[in-house]
Amino acid sequence: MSMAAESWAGVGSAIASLMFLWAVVCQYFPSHLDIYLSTYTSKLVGLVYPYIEITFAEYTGERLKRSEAYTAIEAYLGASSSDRAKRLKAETDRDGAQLVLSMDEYEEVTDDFQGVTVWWTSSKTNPQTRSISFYPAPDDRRFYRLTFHRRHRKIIHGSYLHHVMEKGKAISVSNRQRKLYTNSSNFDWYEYKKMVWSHVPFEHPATFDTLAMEPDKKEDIIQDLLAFRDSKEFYARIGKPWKRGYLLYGPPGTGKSTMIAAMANLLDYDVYDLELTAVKNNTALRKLLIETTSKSIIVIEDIDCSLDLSGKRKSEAQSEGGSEEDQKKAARTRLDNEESKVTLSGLLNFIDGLWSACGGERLIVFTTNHVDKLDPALVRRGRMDKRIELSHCSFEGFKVLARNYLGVSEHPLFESIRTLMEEKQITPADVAENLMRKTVGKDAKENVETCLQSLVQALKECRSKDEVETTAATETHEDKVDEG
Ligand SMILES: Nc1ncnc2c1ncn2[C@@H]1O[C@H](COP(=O)(O)OP(=O)(O)OP(=O)(O)O)[C@@H](O)[C@H]1O
Ligand SMILES: [Mg+2]
Repeated sequence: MSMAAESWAGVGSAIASLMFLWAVVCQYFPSHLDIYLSTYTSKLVGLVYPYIEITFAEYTGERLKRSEAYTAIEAYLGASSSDRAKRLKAETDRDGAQLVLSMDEYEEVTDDFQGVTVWWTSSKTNPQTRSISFYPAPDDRRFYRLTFHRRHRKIIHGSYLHHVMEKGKAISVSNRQRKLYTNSSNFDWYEYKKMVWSHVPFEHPATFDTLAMEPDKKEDIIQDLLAFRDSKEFYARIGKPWKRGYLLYGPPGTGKSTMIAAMANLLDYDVYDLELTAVKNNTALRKLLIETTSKSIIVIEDIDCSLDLSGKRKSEAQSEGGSEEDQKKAARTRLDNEESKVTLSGLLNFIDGLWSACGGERLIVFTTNHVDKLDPALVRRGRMDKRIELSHCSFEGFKVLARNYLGVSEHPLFESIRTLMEEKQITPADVAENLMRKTVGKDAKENVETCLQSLVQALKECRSKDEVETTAATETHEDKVDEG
């Protein structure tokens, strides 16, 4: 605090001591006098002490839930005071993954906002009376205290506190360890409740830079994702929940899962990997949805294998004919399916039903190897806003992989690789496998040569595009004959 403020603080503490004395004296006064005395004492303090103090306790309520305001202030002061405070304390976050800096107890820092100076102190009290509780109670009750001159009351209430909250929350989000969730239930001893999702730190290193893809297509996807992230007001204006559906399709090994990781790293989102076959029924699916947080990607991989979503469900198809016994059996199966399985309508509700709007800022990503097998209702525009085909490796894609894996952007073998890639079909996963360093002890140049030679050989052994097309046409014809 400044000199003036310090002397005021001195006056304040002198008055506080007087008040304490007063309280002791008051014990011997009749109770109706007591009320008069404390009212006049507060008024007196207000006249001589021009500072206002606001306290933010760490825990509020009976349930000992950590206060959001305290957490935001902690993050705000941790970031803004790290170069001003003389004593900081470092703690690991809940996952033990990284260190979080905050102001140490009984430390004080100043903050300037629009020409106004305020003082923040951190402190703690030790509760004398202990109640017996099932939940572990923290020994010390920590709190932050904000002190400012009363002539700045308007600016502090009107904008400073909002500024601290917003900035603190943003810092917490960027500092947080992102998580990869999976739907296997778990008991959280910290929050003391059953969790429908379990999680591990999300550490996939894929980025759009490391993704082999046509540059234009890649740029289009990046722009689409960034536009989504910054469109909170737009979605509110048009009256749509702030979410977007992506369908990634293509053969195995073309980078669908890798792209999801790149999306999460680009947007700084958590990932919820939803294993649909492990979900008991539609109600459980809805519960899972409600428990997801915003700034996240909900992923359902291999959607064609997760559910029988190819047109009519089996029980519906069966019920259309056959003997009475067959019909009864079909009805029983249908009932069973509806009670114990996730249905197509349950999944559609999950994507864009009323519940899907809770939380906001979420991407829903489906992946499949067989886009043609999916029910049209599931992938129609509006549900799946963007369809992205990931296909075999192009020469441009190969160049990205060569740069990342081998650190080269040109080589005499590139020309023959280009020619081979124009006629042969190879997945990025196969290209990547050939470019992995296989030789220990050899120098980098030799390694590049070995890897590229091995890729040329692999390409020569691959099927040509014409051959693949002819086989696909024959298979489609045979399928039609079988159905007929
Ligand atoms: N487009 C790509 N860019 C960079 N690496 C890729 C790409 N596609 C595949 N890979 C590499 O191949 C491996 C397999 O890719 P990935 O798991 O993303 O394929 P997928 O399309 O999800 O396959 P599946 O359909 O079998 O799930 C990855 O570990 C990655 O290293
Ligand atoms: Mg995959």
